Amino acid sequence: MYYVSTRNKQDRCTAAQAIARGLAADGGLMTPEVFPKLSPNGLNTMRDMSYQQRAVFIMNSYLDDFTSFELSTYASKAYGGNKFDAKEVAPVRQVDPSTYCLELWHGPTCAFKDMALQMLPHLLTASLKKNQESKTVCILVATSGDTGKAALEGFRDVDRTRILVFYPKDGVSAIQELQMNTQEGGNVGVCSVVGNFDDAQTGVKKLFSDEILREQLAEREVFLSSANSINWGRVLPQIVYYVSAYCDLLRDEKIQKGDPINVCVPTGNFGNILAAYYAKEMGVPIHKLICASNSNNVLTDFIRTGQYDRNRTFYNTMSPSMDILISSNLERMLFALCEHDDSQVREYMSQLNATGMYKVGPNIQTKLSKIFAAGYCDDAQTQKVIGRMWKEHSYLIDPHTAVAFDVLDQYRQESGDATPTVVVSTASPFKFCDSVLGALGVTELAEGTAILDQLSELTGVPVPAPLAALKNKNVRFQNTVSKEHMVDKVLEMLS
Ligand SMILES: N[C@@H](CCOP(=O)(O)O)C(=O)O
Repeated sequence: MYYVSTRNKQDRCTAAQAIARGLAADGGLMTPEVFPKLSPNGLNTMRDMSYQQRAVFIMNSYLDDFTSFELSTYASKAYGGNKFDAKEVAPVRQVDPSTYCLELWHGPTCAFKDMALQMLPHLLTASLKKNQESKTVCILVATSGDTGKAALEGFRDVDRTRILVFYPKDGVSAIQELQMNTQEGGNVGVCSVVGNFDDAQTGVKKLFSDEILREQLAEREVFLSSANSINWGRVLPQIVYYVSAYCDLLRDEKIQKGDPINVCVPTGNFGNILAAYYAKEMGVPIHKLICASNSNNVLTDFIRTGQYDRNRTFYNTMSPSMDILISSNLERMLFALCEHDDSQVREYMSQLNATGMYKVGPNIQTKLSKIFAAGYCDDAQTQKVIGRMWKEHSYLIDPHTAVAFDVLDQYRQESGDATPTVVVSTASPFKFCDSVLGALGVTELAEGTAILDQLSELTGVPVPAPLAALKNKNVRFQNTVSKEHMVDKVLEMLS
């Protein structure tokens, strides 16, 4: 199977090449030329498999330059042992008769990004070998909180890799910041950027297209790649958990073969919900993809009107992973919606770059509204939902998950659609203790990591071990850079 750039289909390469590159030279996103379909019995075949086996089954169909043996080895390393604190890896919890919560935060950094970033280092290092690449790869990451820590942990001390994470200075939670700045490992670097997530992500993308930097790095036997969801190796492992959730519901007889489900996904960079779309394309009977946003509701408007317009106020919210106005992976969705018309995608992206907006035609708009529903939820409502879920279901959820529950409620009221729905729970509530405690009515918050115990004592829910361990970690990084000087930070880190 070959992968092509969303902006130029002539730029065509193998999976191993796409994963090592991260991003196409023209700024496009490497995407499968064709999407594999599950066989009619595929979901039934996976019904009784472990998460690891399902991962191999799905990834095999996209990575024909990797053997099943290789993929099994990576899946055992990524999801086996004690890496995840739930034996199911990505458990599905029933909340009410027609609502399920797919918990994706049982990994080493307590966010859904672990599902892909425990796998990507294996895929990437194997890709370097397959490509006979002799250089070291320097992975640049822009994060609004969760990707950064998960990428640091995944790539920590991985041979022939360096990793440098940029996060918005005042745009992540205190616990997220501490997680990143205490990261151990000899190949890691962390730096805050003055600005918001879009500034950090745009800055990183500029570094990828900086020819002078590329030459300077080549002299040092280094090249750049990405661990954000612009890298295909990030999106693919995310497809797995949607397939897996459907198989779990089948296995537990919550649904019958062929029954449709909806999925409701808290959405920022669009990688997570895009993975759900690809699962649907493969043949998982997903009826509606419900895209949930916070007050940064650029995607809500796009899905409802067909006009993407990032010229609006950027809000720092209590669900920072969704504080994004330029959603990178929407580009892959546009590529799919316009039937791989690369010139059309190029045109949209150049309009976005020049004016901050574009509008899709009626044909694409119709397809968009058939596949997706969308809504948003502000901070005040997010807090109410956290409080209500705790009161009514004794279920402690984080602000991102709360946004999704609220948008699902709105969708159900507006549409009357009673299809069983999987809400994607993207992070542990302990990553956002202050907001969660506030939602539970607490006004006096403990300082530093004591806030973890405060939430635990109030609710009786244990602090996840990786977060409890923060108490004994030293802060290693306290760097800040302006967006204009990110390049200097990269060179400094590699010196
Ligand atoms: N929500 C993200 C932003 C980056 O998204 P990614 O999926 O492209 O890595 C974060 O937590 O950093």
